Parts: sequence; C-alpha cells; structure tokens
Amino acid sequence: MLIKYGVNHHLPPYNSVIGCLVAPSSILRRQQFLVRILGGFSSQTYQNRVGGIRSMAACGVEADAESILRAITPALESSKHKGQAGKIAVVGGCREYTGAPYFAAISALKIGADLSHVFCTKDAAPVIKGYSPELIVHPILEESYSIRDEDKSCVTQRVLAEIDKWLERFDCLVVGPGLGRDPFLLDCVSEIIKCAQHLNVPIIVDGDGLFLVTNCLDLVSGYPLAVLIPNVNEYKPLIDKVLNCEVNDREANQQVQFLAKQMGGITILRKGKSDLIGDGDIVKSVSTYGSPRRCGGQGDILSGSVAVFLSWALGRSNVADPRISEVNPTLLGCIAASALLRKAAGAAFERKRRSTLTGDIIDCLGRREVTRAGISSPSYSLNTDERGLSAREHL
Ligand SMILES: NC(=O)C1=CN([C@@H]2O[C@H](COP(=O)(O)OP(=O)(O)OC[C@H]3O[C@@H](n4cnc5c(N)ncnc54)[C@H](O)[C@@H]3O)[C@@H](O)[C@H]2O)[C@@H](O)CC1
Ligand SMILES: Nc1ncnc2c1ncn2[C@@H]1O[C@H](COP(=O)(O)OP(=O)(O)OP(=O)(O)O)[C@@H](O)[C@H]1O
Repeated sequence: MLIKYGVNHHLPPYNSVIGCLVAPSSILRRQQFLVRILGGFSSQTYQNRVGGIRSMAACGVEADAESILRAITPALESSKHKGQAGKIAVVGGCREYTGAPYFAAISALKIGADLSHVFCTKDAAPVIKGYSPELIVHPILEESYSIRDEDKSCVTQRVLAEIDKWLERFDCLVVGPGLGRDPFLLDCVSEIIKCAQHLNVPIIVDGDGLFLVTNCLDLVSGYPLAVLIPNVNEYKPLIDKVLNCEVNDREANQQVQFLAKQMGGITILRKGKSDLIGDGDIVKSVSTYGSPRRCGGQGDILSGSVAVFLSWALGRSNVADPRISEVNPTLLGCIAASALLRKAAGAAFERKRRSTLTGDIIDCLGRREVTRAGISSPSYSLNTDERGLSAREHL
C-alpha cells in the first residue's frame, strides 16, 4: 500500500507496511548511534534490538503500555544514591507562563526523578520557586524587553556559559513548557538545544519549543534522542512545514510515522484521544481511557513524565529483558509516560469530576491504583455518545 500525502510530490512515497516491519538503513544507523551513546551493545544484542523492533511492530499498534511501564521503572534500592533515578531539567517559564514549567518539573519529581531543575526568565523564577521548594530554579533567561540590543550577544554568551555548567549532568532536557514567543529568548534556547545535542542529552520538545523547532527544523532533525510532543494545534503547522500537506486523521498512524521518518528518525508523540507515538520505524498508540477533562497543563505533566521514563529506559537498555533492550528507548519512554498520565487523570477524575485540575492529576501520579498493574475501567460516565449517560453525571 503506497501512501502519498497532499501535494508534496517531491517526498518519496512512504510504504507503511514495509516501513513498519523493516528497519531501513537510516534506522540502522540510528540504532548504531544509540548503541554508541549507550555505551555499547554486543552485536548480538544489536541484532536483537532491530529484530525486536520488527516483532514489536508486528504485534499490533496498541502498545502493551502497562508492561512497558512496569518494566522500565527501576526498583527502589537502598544501595542507590541521589541522582541515580534521574536528573531532569525544564527550559521554560516566562512572564506569562509560570504554571507550565512547574507542572512539568514537579511531575518528574513525583514520578521518581531525584532532581528537577527549571531554567526560566528572571521574572518567572521567584514565582516558580514559590510554588515549590523542591525545584532547583535558575533565573538565567532574558526576554527582549529587559535588555538593550547591544547587550544581546553578551547575554546569550552568559546564558550559555551558565547552562553549560549543568547540561552534562542531566539525563533529559524538556524544552518549551511556558517558554513564550520572545524572539531573543527563542534564539538563546536554540543555542541551548544545540549544546544539549552536542552532549547527547535527550531533548523533549513541547509547547512553545514546538513553535521554535517547527520554524527551524534543523534544530532537531536527525537527532535520535529528540522527542516532539505536539498537541492538536501544534501538530498542524508541523505537518504543514515538514510534509507540506494537511493533517490526515484517517491515516493518522502512517502520517505520524512519515513525519518522524522525514525528520530523520526522531520520535513524535501526537497527543489526543489516543496518543500516537512513532519513530519512523514503528508506530504505537496508547488509548488507555483517562479523563474527559481537558484542563490546561496535562501536556506539561506528560513532558515531565516522558523525560523521566525516557531516561529510565535509556538506563536499562542493556538489561536482558527484551521488552526493554530491543526497543528504542524514546518510544518506551513515551508509551510509559502516556499510560501513566492517562491513569492518573482517570484517578483524579474519579474524585474531582468536573473540578479536576492539573494539580489534582499530579497528586495522583504516585497513587497505588495508578502505578500498580492493571488498568481499571472508569466507574464514571463518559458522555452520552459513549456510555448513554448525560454529561451532568460528570459533576
Ligand atoms: N498554567 C500554565 O502556565 C500553562 C501554560 N501553558 C503554556 O502556554 C503556552 C501556549 O500553549 P497552549 O496550550 O495555550 O497553546 P495552544 O494549544 O492553544 O496552541 C498551540 C499552538 O497552536 C497555535 N494555534 C492555536 N489554535 C490554533 C488554531 N485553531 N489553528 C492553528 N493554530 C492554532 C497557537 O498559536 C500555538 O502556536 C505554551 O508555552 C504552554 O506550555 C500550557 O501548558 C497550559 C498551562
Ligand atoms: N480527546 C482526548 N481524549 C482523551 N485524552 C485526551 C484527549 N486529548 C488529550 N488527551 C490527554 O491529555 C494529554 C495532553 O494532551 P493535550 O492536548 O491537553 O496537551 P497540551 O495542549 O499540550 O497540554 P498543555 O495544556 O499542558 O499545553 C494527552 O496526552 C492525553 O492523555
């Protein structure tokens, strides 16, 4: 089955069936790159990884999210020291948005990371610090209004020098929650992305970070440790820019795959009724029922969660369990994070119904019924179409 998208005839047609089952040479190169940055696998393990990806593709589109979630979550052991369960950083937070970086960073901690940093503007920092003493907040970013044109390159250098001291220590960087659109700020963040890539730090791009990379695709294209997590509004311009066509919901899986492939094998997590996750090699969906509430901030929880699970998946890539060692860690991280968020959203909705807010979902991230095995069906009604009950029952 050959699938062409829109009017973009200069792009090679994507054979979805073959594309899902066979790892092409670009993907093999990506695997080799991951092998290198993960410290090396035996050639047998490497072959298994590729074979495992094929078999994962062959077993259907819906991910076995529950078992992946359990398999990549590290045991709590008394022999471990601070930092081993993950050091995450969020680059985001400006005058308008202080909630988004907070939600992402605190979610990372609540899931089990040991340390969570936020790099934000000077205005945003005291506010974010005020939300939580747990977060390490660096007020290093500047927006155009606060600096003179002649000082801009100096400020950029200072920001880079400051963040460079930290970058290498992070297991994952989340770029974009509440970042805003200030051009000078975004220029600085472009440089941060380049530095992180140079150090092989995984990068999750969300919110305004997606505005930045959609307008400058080279920032992440071809970087196998990049994950983009667009919502419905952020997906459209990305598709338009990369594939030069419109969003195709009938062939949503193939389009996610094609997008990831065209961007050089990065990972795409398209958020929605089902979260679709593709790396240009295979595509998986997570459709665990979550919550009918769509309050702002749930995507921020997801970005912080992907950061933690991705670093756990990377850290466990050389274990014997083939569900872990043979599959792209970025894919595993996205699947686990998506499943956990959905379960937490469902648990929060059980209690708070229509008044559920993002903080309520964060409170549920560690609840036993959310983290333990098994996905319980919601006891509440969805809507008249799906359950035959009125929307009033949500209250
Ligand atoms: N409490 C907070 O501080 C929160 C801040 N948030 C931040 O707010 C910023 C904006 O995120 P939102 O979720 O509000 O963004 P939206 O999902 O509303 O929009 C995302 C992008 O799509 C564009 N867009 C919106 N509607 C469109 C349409 N109908 N057609 C085409 N394009 C459209 C917007 O201009 C924007 O570029 C981000 O930095 C985000 O991280 C959100 O995370 C929510 C919570
Ligand atoms: N139609 C839907 N049905 C079920 N769950 C959904 C639906 N849309 C979104 N979600 C859930 O909400 C999560 C976040 O998606 P959303 O589109 O709200 O992100 P976002 O707009 O980036 O969030 P934020 O407000 O943090 O910026 C998804 O991963 C999914 O779990």
